[in-house]
Amino acid sequence: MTLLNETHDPLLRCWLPSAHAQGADFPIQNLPFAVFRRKGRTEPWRGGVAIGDQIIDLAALARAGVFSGHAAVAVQAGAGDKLNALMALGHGVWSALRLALSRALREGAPEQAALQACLVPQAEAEYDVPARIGDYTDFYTSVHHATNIGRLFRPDNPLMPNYKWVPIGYHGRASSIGVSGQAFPRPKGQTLPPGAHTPSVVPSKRLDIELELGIFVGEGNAQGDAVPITEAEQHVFGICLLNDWSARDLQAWEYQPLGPFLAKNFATTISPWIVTLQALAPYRVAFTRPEGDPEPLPYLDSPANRAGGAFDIQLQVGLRTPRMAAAGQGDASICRTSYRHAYWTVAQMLTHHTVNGCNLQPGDLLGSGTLSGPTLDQAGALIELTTGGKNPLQLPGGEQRVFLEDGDSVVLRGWCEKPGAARIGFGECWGTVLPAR
Ligand SMILES: O=C(O)/C=C/C(=O)CC(=O)CC(=O)O
Ligand SMILES: [Ca+2]
Ligand SMILES: [Mg+2]
Repeated sequence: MTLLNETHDPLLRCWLPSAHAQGADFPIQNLPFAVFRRKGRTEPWRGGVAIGDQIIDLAALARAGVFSGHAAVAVQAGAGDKLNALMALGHGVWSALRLALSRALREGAPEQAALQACLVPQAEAEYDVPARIGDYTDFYTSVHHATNIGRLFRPDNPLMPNYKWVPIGYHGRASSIGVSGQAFPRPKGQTLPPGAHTPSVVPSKRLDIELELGIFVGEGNAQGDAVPITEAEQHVFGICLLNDWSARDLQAWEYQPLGPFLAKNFATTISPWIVTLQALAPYRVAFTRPEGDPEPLPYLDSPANRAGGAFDIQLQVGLRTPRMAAAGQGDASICRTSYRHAYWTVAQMLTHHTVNGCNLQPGDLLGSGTLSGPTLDQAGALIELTTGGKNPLQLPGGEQRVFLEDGDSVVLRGWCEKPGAARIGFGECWGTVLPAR
């Protein structure tokens, strides 16, 4: 487990004023990674680290040769068009880079001028999917989501008996994962409308969102070797926001007995910035189970996981309709929750994924599953927020929604905040539904 060190000190001052702006997502204690380039140019994609309203261009930093040792190796690996090479180097090397950047960004640092020459304003940047994602697995770690959606899909058997023993997941699809700003046509597919006897192929009428976090795998494991829970977090590069768009009408017809397929693989949107577990260390919280629930099996249990395996990451979902956008309005908040309510931790997901000898590789992505909290306003999907489409959401200007309509945009936001620690933000994850093709 990552211990607090000098990089977490809330009193650190950066020489860049925007790193201290009220509510800034990217202070000197955060230092998340993305892949970016300047908008509208043909310049190469490369890795970058956020500070305030700027990006430290890792390709420029590599050319400048500011760092030495492990930190220099990490900068070189992060200079390419995907972060896989950096992810593969392992947590010792990422920590060295974090420490070197933290020190070079502090007021009075001798590296200030050299780093300043490597800054690109975030306002001038566009982003790419940060890694070559070989495999994407989506978990199901909110017991509240599993219960709520289970009640809608399987009224007689909402929560399956295995739920409290196995971190359930399914293999998703990597090819359709896009970065914030992704716009995709409404999916078509087979559905069996209520009362019909034969299915038909139609544009989905029950297009939904799923508020999730995405966990990027760093160093992989050899095929055949399980990762013990005590080492699981060393294999995690960091965490982003993830929207697992879901066509509920396709899902209801296709998902039994093998699980989600075309209802979920047409698009998945992630935020550009990957926040490291190091940055999140001040926001660890105890992992606890409700009274009377079984303790995790020994391979999913450790003192460190119990003491601080969960993270208090605040999450919010906003919706902006075409009418709101035309009126120049921002999004309307439809959900607020925290990752702390999850039933399984990051370490447990990763360990369970490898218990059978399955090999994870640098750049693989694990979805947390929809992060619904215990109350209805904390639900991370429209199907829950509207009780299966029965209770429309009331939006500003008198509009209503049950499921998404063409032109709707959804934004996920995440941040950590508490007295005595720096705010750690995830930025935003936007996606837009286009008409069916
Ligand atoms: O319970 C079901 O049959 C379906 C569940 C989901 O649609 C959720 C899924 O993708 C996993 C998750 O996001 O929690
Ligand atoms: Ca999901
Ligand atoms: Mg999806």
